[in-house]
Amino acid sequence: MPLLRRQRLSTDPSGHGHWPDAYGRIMLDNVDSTMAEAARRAGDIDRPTWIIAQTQTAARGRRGRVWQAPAGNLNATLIFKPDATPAEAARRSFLAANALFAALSIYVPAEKLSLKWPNDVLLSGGKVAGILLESSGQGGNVDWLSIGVGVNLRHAPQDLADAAFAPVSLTQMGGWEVEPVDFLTTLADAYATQEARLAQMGFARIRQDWLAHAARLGEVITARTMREEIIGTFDTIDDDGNLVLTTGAGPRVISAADVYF
Ligand SMILES: O=C(O)CCCC[C@@H]1SC[C@@H]2NC(=O)N[C@@H]21
Repeated sequence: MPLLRRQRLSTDPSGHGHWPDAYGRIMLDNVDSTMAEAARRAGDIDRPTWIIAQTQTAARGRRGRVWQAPAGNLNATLIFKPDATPAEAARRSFLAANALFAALSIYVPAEKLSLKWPNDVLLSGGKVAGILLESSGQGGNVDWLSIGVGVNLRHAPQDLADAAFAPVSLTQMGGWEVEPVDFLTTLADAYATQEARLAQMGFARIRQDWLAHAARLGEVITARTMREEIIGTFDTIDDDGNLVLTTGAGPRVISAADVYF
């Protein structure tokens, strides 16, 4: 039985075969990457749209890594046109992480979940979900923003290059069975709530919610950038979402790194 209910709608101005359904979702059986599909459709998108695929053949992860995307896991990208500068668009990864935490908490005990900077979700210390942002635009504001979300609902692929945090799945960790399309409904609601919070209360509230679930806050962690390894106490994230560590040589503000503990 197919995992997703496919929509076949008659009006498809993009010519791509699947047009958003009543909930702003495009459902695909198989695609190279929902990020690539979002970029191809960016010109046709006139409202926030989730693209979900049962499988992806060339799914991408952060920092050029490959992401394994088997059927049974959530493979989805939200594309929309925020009225946002590149820095404001980049902060959306924290909204996505908060939304994932809220959505996963519906299905698994919240105390087993935590958020790893910049944008991974851990379940009992293993990686259960990852987030990837891509955008396009020149000048002041981005033209469009894509937020890709991969959640190991059923399978925990073991051949990731970034295996420092062993991938785990909901099924493997607790026998929790969640259909991707059902999870997407929960996640889409949770993400919309985060956007409403951002509009009403600003990024300070998003940051506060993220910090409330942050893994290893106040503890010594290691941040590995392209150039160096920095060891320090995880103090906070700043107003742009940068990692703030206190090291033996003083405070360090880090914009991009992989974190280990
Ligand atoms: O490296 C990470 O942790 C981010 C992984 C993001 C994977 C998702 S799956 C849906 C979307 N399509 C992609 O090609 N990548 C993202």
